[in-house]
This record gives sequence, structure tokens and C-alpha cells, in this order.
Amino acid sequence: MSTARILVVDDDPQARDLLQRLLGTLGAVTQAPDPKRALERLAEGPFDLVMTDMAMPEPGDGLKVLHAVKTQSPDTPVIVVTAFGNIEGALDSIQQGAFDYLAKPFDVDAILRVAKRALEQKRLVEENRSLRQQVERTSLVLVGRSPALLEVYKHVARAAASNVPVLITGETGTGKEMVARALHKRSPRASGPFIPVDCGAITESLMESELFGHAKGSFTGASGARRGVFEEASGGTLFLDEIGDVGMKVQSQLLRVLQEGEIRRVGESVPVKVDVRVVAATNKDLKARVAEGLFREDLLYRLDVVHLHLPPLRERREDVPALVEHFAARHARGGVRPVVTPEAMTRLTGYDWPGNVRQLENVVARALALNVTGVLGPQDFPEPIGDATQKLTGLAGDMPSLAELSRRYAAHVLQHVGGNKSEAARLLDVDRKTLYKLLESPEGGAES
Ligand SMILES: Nc1ncnc2c1ncn2[C@@H]1O[C@H](COP(=O)(O)OP(=O)(O)OP(=O)(O)O)[C@@H](O)[C@H]1O
Repeated sequence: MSTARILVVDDDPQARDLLQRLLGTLGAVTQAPDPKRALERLAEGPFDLVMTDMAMPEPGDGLKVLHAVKTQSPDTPVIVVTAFGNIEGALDSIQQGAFDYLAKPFDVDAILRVAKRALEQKRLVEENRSLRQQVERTSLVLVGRSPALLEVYKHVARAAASNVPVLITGETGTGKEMVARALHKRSPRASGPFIPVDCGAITESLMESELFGHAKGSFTGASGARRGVFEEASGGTLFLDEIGDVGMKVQSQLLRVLQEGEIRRVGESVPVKVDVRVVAATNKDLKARVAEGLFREDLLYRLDVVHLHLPPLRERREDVPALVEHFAARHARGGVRPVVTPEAMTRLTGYDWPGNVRQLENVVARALALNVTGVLGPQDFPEPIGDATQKLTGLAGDMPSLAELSRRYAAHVLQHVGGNKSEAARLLDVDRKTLYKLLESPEGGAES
């Protein structure tokens, strides 16, 4: 780990030297005698920890340092130092974002303890962010090289450079949102936000304020002003999922925004310019909805400037093996990549996948959760895909209970070790008594 950079701000040179000596054991310490010089040091680059006196020489000067740090690098913890008895000031600073406070005269142990905790928290926040970015990167890998998908990738690459609206169609779980994210990441707007909105999950009455925001008190329950997603997505991409579910009133408002490039918050008459690329998706047949009078034809044409269609998985079966391998590697336990037998792969490829890629991922993840051998055969997949006696459950609902899953898992392990209960208990990391309990079906009675 690189050396931690610590800034100590105090107008008392003795206090600064003491802190430098102490904190020097945790990192490289820079001193500043007043807020002005502290801000100069902060402008030169971020610190991992800032410790600042509150009153130097004016009471509340420390808050200036606190605000500057929180504005420039919000993850940097700030510890404030207050005069003994100034608990009000200390609590005030905590409320304004300080990590902790220390009272003068100094307690050497407390300084080190609090500083170590602050640096540890900073490290964890950074580690979390980098893990999240890794997950985002890996989960953005579009798997599949079928001609149909290659065609989609080609259109994504072409459309990414422009600003025109894109309509993505395809059954549920075919990867529409993933493609929208890929489009955003390849576009000049990549550093801006990608805001997804599930239009099917928001009631018509709330949709308007969700999209365009509202003024304070513009309707019952609107206690404060709020920005809508069009403003939040400014400089980036707004992904309107399930656009076919949007009601007529909001459809005409969307049409106006696309035509004029400006929105009006609910309860306000002043238009606000927005710089947003709109990508919409639907699993419905929008032309049919137009014919039924449920979707505006002019809006459809506005949205459908570039059209990407994701075919269902059963129409691109050649993508199944690569997807199975991809999800098997992602959900592998203990980092060991499982092997899928040729017979299991043939069955997986032959299945029709009504829930498409999402269902395939669920099935592979579930098979791995119950498998201990590292080899996935037909018996690891539910009927009608494989031979396992458990029925294929839908995408939601109908899940076996946790007790039932534990029982199946324990029985599976026991079968794997040829009925050797001591060995099964060892593998499951439980004692034999617990193994017997696990093997009891939730309805009572034990597995033979
Ligand atoms: N080509 C692909 N490569 C890797 N993962 C994929 C691919 N297509 C879909 N997925 C994964 O399948 C799941 C469903 O994808 P996504 O949410 O993009 O589908 P969708 O079409 O938007 O679904 P819905 O219509 O239900 O909103 C996600 O976990 C996604 O990561």
C-alpha cells in the first residue's frame, strides 16, 4: 500500500509538531498553520486524512477546512480537534461530515486510535469502489458471437458515436439493458451518467414528476423541489425501459422533450434545457400498440431512429455454450471453474429458454449452488432441461424453502461421498448431529 498522506492544520506550532510525530508513524505528514494555507495544500492534491483544529484563530475556522475537503475529495476523512468542553462545536462538525473529533489536551492513544480507524475506513471505501468498478466492467462483457448478435454489436458501434435516440426491442431477459449500457460506454457521453428508469414499475401519476421533476409543493406529498431523471441524466444517457407501458399523457410530454430538447418541471412554467441521449427498450410490439391506439405513432418514430433487435436465445442457440461457460465462471465457488459435461451442454443448448439469458444465468447459478463436485451434468439441472427431479421453477415464485434447499444440498453431498456420513459432515463443516437434522425433510421424516 502506498504511504498515507496526512494533513495537520493547527495554529499552535507545538500541537502541530506533536501530531506530526505521532501521525508520522502512520504516513507522511504535511503541516498547515491556518485554513488559507491548508486550502493551498489541498489544492495541490488529495490527502488520505486531514486533522484540523476548530478555532485557529477564529472559532469555526476548522469548519472551512472541513467544507473544503468534503467538496474536493468527499472520501477523505476529517478529524476535528476541539477545545476541551466544546462538545457543541464537535457535534456540529460531525453533523457536517467530520469523521470524528478529539478534545484538547491531547490523549496520545486516542489520537492514534481514531487516526488508524479513519485511514482504514478510507482504504475500505476505495477498495469497495474499485471492486464495484471491476464488477461493472466484467458484467458489461457481452457474450455471444452468433450472426444475430454480431449484427447488434455493429449497430451499437455505429450508433454510439451519434446522439440520436435508439430503440431496443426483444423479449424479457435478452440483454436489452446490457446493450443500452454498452452503447453508453462506447459513446462520447461515457463519462456522464447512465440512468435507467423502469417505466413499467412507476404509476402514471408519479411518472411525470419522476421524469421531469417537480417544484416544491406542486402536488400533495411534494414537500421539496426535486430534479427528474432527465435532469439527472444530463450529459449522459437516459434508459427508458418498458417504454410501451407509458400512458398517453406522458407520451405526449416525452414527444415534446425529444422535439424541443427541454423539459418543464411539474408545477413550473419555465423550461429547462436538457442534454440527454434517450435509449428506450420494450418487449412489446409497439406497432401493434399504435394500431390499438395505445401508443403515439409520432413518438414511436421519434424513438425508433436506430433500431436494435435482440433475438430470443432459442433463435441463437449457438450463443448458449459461451453463455453457460461465462456464468459458470462467474458463479463458481472457491474460484474453481466448473466443468459442464457435453451431455449437459447439449441439453442446455436444446432448451427453449422462455426467460432468455436471465433464466440461463439463474439456472447455472442455482446448479452451482447445489453442486459439490465441480462437474455439472444433466442431473444438476432441473427438468425439463436435465434429469434432476426438482421441477423447473419460473423466474420468480415457487422457490423451494431454505430448509428444503439445505436438505437437498446435504443429500447431494451425502450421495457424492457414497453415503459416508462422517465424510459428508466434514465436507459440510457440521457435526454429525447437525447433518442428521439437515437431512430431515421440512415435512418431517429423514432422508434414508
Ligand atoms: N450477451 C450477454 N452476455 C452476458 N450477459 C448477458 C447477455 N445478455 C444478457 N445478459 C445478462 O442477462 C441478464 C438480463 O439482461 P438484461 O437485464 O439486459 O435484459 P433485458 O432484456 O433488459 O430484460 P428485461 O426486458 O426483463 O428488462 C443480466 O444479468 C445480463 O447481465
